Amino acid sequence: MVQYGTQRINEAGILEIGGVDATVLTETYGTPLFVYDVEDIRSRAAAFHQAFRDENVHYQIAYASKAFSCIAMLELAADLDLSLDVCSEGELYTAVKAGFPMKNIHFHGNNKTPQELEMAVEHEIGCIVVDNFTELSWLMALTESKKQQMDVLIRITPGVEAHTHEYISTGQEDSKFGFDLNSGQADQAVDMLKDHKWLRLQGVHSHIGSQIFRAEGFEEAVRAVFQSIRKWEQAFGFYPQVLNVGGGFGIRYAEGDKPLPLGEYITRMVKEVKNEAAEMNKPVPEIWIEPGRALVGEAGTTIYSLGARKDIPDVRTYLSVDGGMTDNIRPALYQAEYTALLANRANDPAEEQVSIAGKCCESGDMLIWDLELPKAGRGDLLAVFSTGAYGYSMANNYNRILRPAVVFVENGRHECVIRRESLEDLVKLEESYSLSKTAAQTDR
Ligand SMILES: Cc1ncc(COP(=O)(O)O)c(C=O)c1O
Ligand SMILES: N[C@@H](CCCC[NH3+])C(=O)O
Repeated sequence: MVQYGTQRINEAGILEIGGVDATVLTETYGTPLFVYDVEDIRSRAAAFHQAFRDENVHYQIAYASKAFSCIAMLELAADLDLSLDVCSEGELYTAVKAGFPMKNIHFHGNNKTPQELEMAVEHEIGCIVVDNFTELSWLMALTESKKQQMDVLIRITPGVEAHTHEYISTGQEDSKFGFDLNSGQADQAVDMLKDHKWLRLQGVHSHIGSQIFRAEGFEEAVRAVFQSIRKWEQAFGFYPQVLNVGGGFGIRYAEGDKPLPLGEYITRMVKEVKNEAAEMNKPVPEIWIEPGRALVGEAGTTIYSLGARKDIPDVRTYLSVDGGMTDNIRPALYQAEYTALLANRANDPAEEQVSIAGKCCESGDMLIWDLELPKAGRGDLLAVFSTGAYGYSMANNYNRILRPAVVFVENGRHECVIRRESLEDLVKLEESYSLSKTAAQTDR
């Protein structure tokens, strides 16, 4: 078994996370259950901090809250000296509720609404990462009308291929995100912003994609951005105070995944920035990164109860769990691969090959193909690893399935940070309709 974070198999052959027995967790909170290993998140944040400190540069590590956002997570992020990347009013609202320092928040998105921009300006967040000309003109008008200043970065697409799934690749020219470099749009945006009265252009942002294993992509992006910086320096006298290279640092999902140690991505990327700045005879800008998956992905485990079994002789055995694409859409969306084991019989030897199906009415609702397991069925618990990023945050109610609970574990303690959805929650949004119907009936 690949070991994640603080996980271990105890003397009874049961999976423990953060010193807590998986069966205790499922008896207390039910299944499916997201379990987050807090110590693992702490050590990942520490690895990023250490790498920057070793390079002796100014930096910010902004947790990309799209990976997993809830009040407890954002409190933890603040505690770990992380900044925050939000990309919707909902993510910003969660940060407000968590008491996250507003000055450390960066707002992203290719279609921020006027209301979202207003919310960001009113809360005086750290900066807005401007994505396109529509947003730029709205933001100019908004800050002018409020007579309020706002720091901004411009997001550019550096034209770098990220070597990842095309759905999570964002640095290429043909992308909905950011200002394009080749066509001169980015130059125009810098020109519009450089002496603006209310918008203070602090720097540049680029994000090449997600689940990236090679540091070369980040180095290449830095070189591409600096080519433009040289141009901007000459044309407008603009040199950035901040260079945000985005997130995307890969993690281990399947056996074959070989991410670099987190610090190595940083060291190599920072060295490239230092080289480029030295060539221009300029100071090294403050370097920002935005990891989501790399901070929380491997720290999350989903525990399911096994249910129905279907053996198709000479074809395949399907074992179904009590969740699926409603709590983990990544296999269906990106053909993502996962590993798993029986949490309650973790030392039992593998006896058969099975495929793990979800319970949705979709043939594509499969979590794992061809998994070696002991003979298992009802009463057994399946722990699927590395589900901490884009699992709960992409969860949905397809088939009116309830979203799972989320538990944080650390040093033998466990705490529910998001309760399981209830059947009443499902119809809550329809309350006004049901009430008006009841009222109409009583009027008759
Ligand atoms: C702008 C931006 N920053 C950060 C991230 C976080 O990516 P990851 O979770 O792969 O680190 C994303 C998602 O890909 C993103 O679009
Ligand atoms: N949701 C995606 C990543 C998208 C990241 C945001 N740009 C995933 O699960 O891998």
